[in-house]
This record gives sequence, C-alpha cells and structure tokens, in this order.
Amino acid sequence: MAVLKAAQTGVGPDEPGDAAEVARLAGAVTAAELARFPEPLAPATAARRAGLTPVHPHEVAEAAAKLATEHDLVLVEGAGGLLVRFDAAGGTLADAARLLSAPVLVVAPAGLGTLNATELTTRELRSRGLVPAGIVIGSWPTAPDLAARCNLADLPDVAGAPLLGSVPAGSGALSPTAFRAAAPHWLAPRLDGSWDAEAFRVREAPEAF
Ligand SMILES: C[C@@H]1NC(=O)N[C@@H]1CCCCCC(=O)O
Repeated sequence: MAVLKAAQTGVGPDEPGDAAEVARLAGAVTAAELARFPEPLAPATAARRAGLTPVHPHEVAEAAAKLATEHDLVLVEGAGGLLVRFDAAGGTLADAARLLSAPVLVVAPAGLGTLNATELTTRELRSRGLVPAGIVIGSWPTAPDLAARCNLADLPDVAGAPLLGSVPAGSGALSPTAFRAAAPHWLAPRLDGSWDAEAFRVREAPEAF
C-alpha cells in the first residue's frame, strides 16, 4: 500500500508530514509527499505566499498512477477538503480524482456541522461524475455529544454513501503497536454490512438517537 500526500502545508522542513505519520503508525506503507509549504493554509495560498511552485492536479494523478504500478492500493490524501485549491488555476483534489477515475473516501468530523459539509462534498463528487466510496469519521470523541451520536444514522442518509468507520480521538498518540492492534476494530465492516457500535464508543442508550 502507498499513501500520497499531494501537498503538505503547515509543517516545517524537518518535521514529519501526514504521509510519514501514516507510515509510522500503520507500517509497511510507502509514504510519498509531492510538495511542502510551511504555512498552515490551503496549498495554493501557501505556495503563492512562499514563492514556491504549486502542485497541479495532473501531477497528483501522475504520481498516484506511478505508485499504483507497484502497490495494490494507493491512498491520496488531500488537504482540508475536496475543493481546497492546489494551484492558482483553481485545481483541486477532485480534478486529480477525475483524472484517475478514482473513488473518493470522505473524512468527516463527528459533530454539529458535519451533515451539511458531508452532503455538499458528496453532491459535488457526483456532479463531477465521481463516486463517494464512503465516509470515515475522524475523529470520534471519547464522549460523543447528541449531534455526533445522531450523525451516525444521518450521515449515510444525507451523503448517500456508507459510513465505513471512525478513528477514535487521540489515536495518533498511540504507539505503532497499539495503533495496529486497534485499527481493524475502527474500520472493519461486518459481513452483513453493519458496524460494531463499540467502534464508535457509543455509551448512551439507543433511545438517545
Ligand atoms: C493546514 C493543514 N495542512 C494540510 O495538509 N491540510 C490542512 C490545510 C487546510 C486548508 C483549508 C482551507 C479552507 O477550506 O479554508
């Protein structure tokens, strides 16, 4: 498997980026990063302000296609959302996904505001002829509030895509061993397509929904 961070922003030259973090936690993953811009901004803005060459969607698609010749799965991570701009021409991750005809996994927050943002994202994907592969909540709070709990039922409905799992808050602080032991419980579906409520750490009675 390979993880490609198209454009990393908000990380200094000597710090690990998101792709390196994935490799540290997941292991046995090829990590690649096409460009890095220091300010924590949208890649197009960060590149412009740094006087650096931005990353264009065709470069993201080409890098992903190259990785795909040597890996069974290539995960391309965006930066902040589907329509966050990569270059001055307004190129986005959606353009790269379109060039690749790749399914798109939507990573959503848990709480209030997620229904709107997720539905907008999946509608935009469909309007571009792209397929939302599903939704992953990252991250799932240890004490989910009413909105977060209700979103478990509402998200697949508004998005028209399955909820594929949730990553508990603070997972990045686990040791790689603990992370790898726990991760299958966050993302593995049952054969009937349902999900283990434990994965969402729902501690309230079902009527709370
Ligand atoms: C700083 C973070 N680094 C990164 O690689 N992704 C984030 C960038 C978020 C950009 C959000 C732009 C917006 O929608 O306002």
